[in-house]
Amino acid sequence: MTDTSADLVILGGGSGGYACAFRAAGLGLSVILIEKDKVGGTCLHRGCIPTKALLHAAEVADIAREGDQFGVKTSLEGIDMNGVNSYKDGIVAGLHKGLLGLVKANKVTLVEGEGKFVGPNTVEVGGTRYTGKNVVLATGSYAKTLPGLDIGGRIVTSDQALSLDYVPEKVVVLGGGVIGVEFASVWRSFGADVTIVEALPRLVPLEDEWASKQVERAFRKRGIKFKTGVRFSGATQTDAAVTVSLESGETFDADLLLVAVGRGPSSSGMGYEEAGVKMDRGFVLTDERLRTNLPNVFAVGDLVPGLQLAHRGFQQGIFIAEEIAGLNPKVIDEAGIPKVTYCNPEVASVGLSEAQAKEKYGSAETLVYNLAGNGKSQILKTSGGIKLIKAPDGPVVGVTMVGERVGELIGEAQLIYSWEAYPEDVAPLIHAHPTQNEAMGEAFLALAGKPLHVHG
Ligand SMILES: Cc1cc2nc3c(=O)[nH]c(=O)nc-3n(C[C@H](O)[C@H](O)[C@H](O)COP(=O)(O)OP(=O)(O)OC[C@H]3O[C@@H](n4cnc5c(N)ncnc54)[C@H](O)[C@@H]3O)c2cc1C
Repeated sequence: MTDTSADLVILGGGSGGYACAFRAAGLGLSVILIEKDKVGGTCLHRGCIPTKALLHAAEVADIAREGDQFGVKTSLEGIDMNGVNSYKDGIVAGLHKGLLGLVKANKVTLVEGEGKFVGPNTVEVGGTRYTGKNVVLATGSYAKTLPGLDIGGRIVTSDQALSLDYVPEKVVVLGGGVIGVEFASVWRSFGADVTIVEALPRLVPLEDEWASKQVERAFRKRGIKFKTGVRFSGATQTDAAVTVSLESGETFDADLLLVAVGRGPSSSGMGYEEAGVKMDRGFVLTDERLRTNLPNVFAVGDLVPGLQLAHRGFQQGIFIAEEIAGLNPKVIDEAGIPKVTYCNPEVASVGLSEAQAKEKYGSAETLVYNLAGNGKSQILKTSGGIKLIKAPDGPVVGVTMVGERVGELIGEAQLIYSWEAYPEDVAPLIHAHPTQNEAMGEAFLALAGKPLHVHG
């Protein structure tokens, strides 16, 4: 018989929920993890992993199309979406199997079913009540739409877009944020005619303005069309097409409309409000130690206001487990959470943008290192740059990068940011030559007044 009480009951087995479960189990706590669908949640099944598999397939398509620039005779014969989907689904299935193995190995009790928080320390699933000395609310988020814009047929969110069995010929992407630009990038590489419609004045509007300009320039070169600072007014669909209208009166005909206007908290019908959990527009409010207003009830991940990223969920989940175990973990610095947008080119950042630094410190020192000065980037024929942002007479407070695979370089920037390092502390770090990572070292050399492969 399944245990119905434990040190910890977690409602939701996504990134935040399962990370908390594994760390808590590692600390010797008994854990019940309740999941209505599949352990791994959005990130594994409908988010990070399947999108990155699509992006990799897109990169392979680009390489096949562009082999000539390296003197290699290649051509792209076409995209077999069944093949792409089986590659993507195989990765997801393998990782899911691994996670279920970890649930077992960690002796976490997995309850499969839809749970409702009935408080104060109890979650009910199909008539059975599970009580925990502590409860973690980890029900994540869902893809939002706009009023009057019904999802179905040719109007999809990322959930449906991930399993399309065809490449749309013409697609409109509503929203130029992280999810919108990733799909736009994939479909363009697969040969689609893509238009992004964004209400704010620039693509990737949460990033440094410099990064938006770089992405916009690269997208123009790739033939990805976009309209920024425009307001969507409606969409109508027939069996054959969807027509998207803007408030300006402009219309676009397409095969598909992707609605990528952000994600809302999955909290409706979960019993949170009735149980007295303090909330704001569906998000569960917590203090910096991730405690809700109810004793021994915590919340994690996309359900909590802030960056909606899997690694934030992982870290918060680990934090809660350690907090419950009495280890007094260090509060998570939200600004220190690295962000990566995986379109082509990628955008990666940590800390403050230039505008945020100026707001905080009154002024900011900046340096942009162009990847044209980086040998490996030239070999790979990639372009982009690294922007460093420094507080006046202070440490580096932000790093933003644009370029192919810069997501792989953000780890070092994260360390530098969290160590509150000064350029002269970082400049002596030795980077292997020729690597793309070396560009980070060169950028810091330049900021410290000792430029090498760039003229100061
Ligand atoms: C297209 C897309 C791409 C993304 N790419 C990235 C990326 O590259 N990198 C990154 O860091 N982040 C990415 N994200 C964001 C990332 O997926 C989320 O930040 C992360 O999944 C949040 O984790 P979570 O645990 O809070 O919620 P979720 O992963 O949403 O997990 C919540 C879980 O709770 C379960 N649940 C909900 N209600 C109940 C209930 N009543 N009873 C039982 N179970 C319930 C759900 O089934 C789900 O499994 C992406 C998201 C999308 C949509």
